[in-house]
Amino acid sequence: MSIDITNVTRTYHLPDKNVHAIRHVDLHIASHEFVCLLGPSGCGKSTLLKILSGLERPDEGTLEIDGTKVNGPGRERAVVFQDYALLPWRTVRENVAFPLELAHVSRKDREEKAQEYLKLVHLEKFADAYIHQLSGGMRQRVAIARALVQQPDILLMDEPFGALDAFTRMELQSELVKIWQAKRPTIVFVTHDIDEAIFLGDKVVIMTPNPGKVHSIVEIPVGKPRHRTGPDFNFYRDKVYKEFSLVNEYAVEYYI
Ligand SMILES: Nc1ncnc2c1ncn2[C@@H]1O[C@H](COP(=O)(O)OP(=O)(O)OP(=O)(O)O)[C@@H](O)[C@H]1O
Repeated sequence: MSIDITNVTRTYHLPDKNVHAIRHVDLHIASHEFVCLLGPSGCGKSTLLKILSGLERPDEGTLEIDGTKVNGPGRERAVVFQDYALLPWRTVRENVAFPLELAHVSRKDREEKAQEYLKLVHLEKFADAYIHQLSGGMRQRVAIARALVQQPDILLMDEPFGALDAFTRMELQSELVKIWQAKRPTIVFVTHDIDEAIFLGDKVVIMTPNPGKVHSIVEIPVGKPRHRTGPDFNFYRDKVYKEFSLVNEYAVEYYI
């Protein structure tokens, strides 16, 4: 499903000031596209993702899914957060099946579907474990399976790998690419990690703060899975660094 954001603005009114979290944002995301929202803390990435999920309303502007205006959450969209948001008193299988329970799917179908998606994230052997028995990477796999079990057309991910160590993070990035290739959802992925955005994104939306806005969009027409050390990767990495005007700062650091 495609997403169109037109002239979206969200301002938070605090007692002493107004914070322009995002201002006049326009963005088109094509069906099946993998888009990364990239920028420093406070540039409005999470606010934009919350608006896409319907959890937050814009003050101005519109959100359209496949050409239809929407004003709240919908079953075609699922969200994965950084902090997993899992239920500790339920097993892994029960966590994954939870959205199906809310949708009144029969027990047998729930269990079958949960098993299918646990397999997809390589956790089928941990179906009966509890959340506290899992590592951070495994917990995030459960959260991804729980989002995917709803078979959403759109997957919204807010720094899902932000709390993971570098190795686990790279492993999950590779797996997410495989899942995207297999299921082809439209993915909007928030990150402040440049390498992560270049590894994953068909398009990297570069955002800047005060007020939060789209600074530019870098298209990455490189096939996946991508090689993190290849010339293509370095070319786009350089391009994104230049967009953030980080090249000079980087050079100074290098010479010191
Ligand atoms: N509920 C809120 N009330 C007041 N201000 C808010 C609220 N949510 C966000 N903000 C402010 O809006 C701005 C954008 O926040 P947002 O979380 O969208 O940015 P972000 O790019 O996702 O940052 P981070 O990477 O740190 O999560 C920030 O200045 C933030 O402090």
